[in-house]
Amino acid sequence: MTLNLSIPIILPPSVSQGFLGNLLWTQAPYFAATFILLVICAFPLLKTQSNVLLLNPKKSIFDFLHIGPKKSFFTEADGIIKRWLSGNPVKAARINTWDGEVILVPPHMVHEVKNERRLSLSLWLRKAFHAHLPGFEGFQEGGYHHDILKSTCNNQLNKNLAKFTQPLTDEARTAVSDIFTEQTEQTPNIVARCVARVFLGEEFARNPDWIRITRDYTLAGVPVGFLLRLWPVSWRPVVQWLIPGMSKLRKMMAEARQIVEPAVEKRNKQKAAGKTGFSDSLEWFDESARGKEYDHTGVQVFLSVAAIHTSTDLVCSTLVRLAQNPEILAPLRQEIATVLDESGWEKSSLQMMKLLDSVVKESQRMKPVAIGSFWFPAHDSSKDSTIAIPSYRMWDSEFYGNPEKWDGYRFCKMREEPGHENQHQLATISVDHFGFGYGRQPCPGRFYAADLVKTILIHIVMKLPPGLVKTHLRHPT
Ligand code: HEM
Repeated sequence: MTLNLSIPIILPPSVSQGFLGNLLWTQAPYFAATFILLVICAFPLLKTQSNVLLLNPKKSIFDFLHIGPKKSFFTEADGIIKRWLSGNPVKAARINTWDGEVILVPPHMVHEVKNERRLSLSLWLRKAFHAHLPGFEGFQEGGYHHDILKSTCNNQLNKNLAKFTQPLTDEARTAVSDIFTEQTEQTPNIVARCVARVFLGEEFARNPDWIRITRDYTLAGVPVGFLLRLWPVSWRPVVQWLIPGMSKLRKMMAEARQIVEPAVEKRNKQKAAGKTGFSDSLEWFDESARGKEYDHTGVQVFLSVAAIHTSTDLVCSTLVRLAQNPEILAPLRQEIATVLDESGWEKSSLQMMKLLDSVVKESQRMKPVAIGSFWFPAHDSSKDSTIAIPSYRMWDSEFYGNPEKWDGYRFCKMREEPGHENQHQLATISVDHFGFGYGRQPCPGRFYAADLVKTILIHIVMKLPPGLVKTHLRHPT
């Protein structure tokens, strides 16, 4: 018997409605979940595949949130980039980072991108430090009002550095003797006090709450910033309420406001009463803003973010190198003592201490704050791309003899070459030293940072009796 396929099989309405009805209502959530999963799986396949080499790829196709590459970038970025560079790449590569894909440009191409106007550090800051989320206002101002910050550094700060030598050394001297005792080494506190003294005056420098907030805000913000980056951008406004540490960050911002806002109000009243001649960052930021609205507390906190831990890192890296190379301490102390005896505490005295400058620059060369520069998204690009240039020229034998060895005299010797007397100074940026960045947006605070770091080091190095140097500057394990 053959089956007549032309005759439709008609199920009684009660059967079909019951079956489909049950299917729809009981199975619908599973269908929906399967559909969403398929869309998520298919999404990467739908994207155009790039033929540019990808470093740090994800290991599993089920790693939808890229957790694997985010974690391995955090712990292995240096090794991954070094392996790529060891093949002398002529072309750019892509690398999965904790914050999406970044285009790595080989260091020899630095000239081709250094003046690229479409690249913007402030846009990167906005993205990397979640500038839109409450609590991150201290990072936000660097992202949205970097023009105010940059102009303040370039104009009011850098042009008046000579005026700050005395308050800086006064603060460093008292901070080192208050804090850097035989038992404790609290370099971030010393730096935070010196930064506050120059930017906001003695009252802020001696306010323990202000010092605590400006010191700890970066320490609190950076890890929660990293944690948030593990989540897709669109999830972060929700996830931020669940991440431990975010409430601490918000609390710190609120506390900072309680300190800065009354100071701004007081200043406004004084100005309304006709008082003039103020010279601190409350005034400088207002001048630089030229009537533009900005967050008074946010910019102050951002300045601390930019200045305190970067400078602390350099002071500490230098102290570590001094502990590892104690034979340089005697000539270093000799140089400092001679210059201070002959010229006293002047801006020019710091410039005369060439060995000190070289020691700090060499310590920064060996361990800069970042292994890459130019972490900027191209701002007119429809695609969200970030470009980075690894700083590895700082350890390249093409530019430095014996690059893996710390040589405190290295930059001193380079400055002895005819025509190079004014080059290779701590605050000088160059294609082979990215310590303060390079290109269109290098660190605008580097001249002040150089004075700050050297002043603190002078007080530490000169304070310690020779026998105590070993105890204080413990050799790192
Ligand atoms: C040793 C200490 C410091 C180091 C190593 C350092 C390093 C850097 C680096 C690498 C950049 C990014 C530039 C780039 O990627 O090309 C930067 C930006 C910046 N730094 Fe520093 N910095 C230090 C101290 C300071 C200080 C003391 C200040 C404030 C007076 C400051 C203010 C800034 C600002 C405002 C920016 C953002 C510039 C912009 O948006 O264009 N920095 N710094």
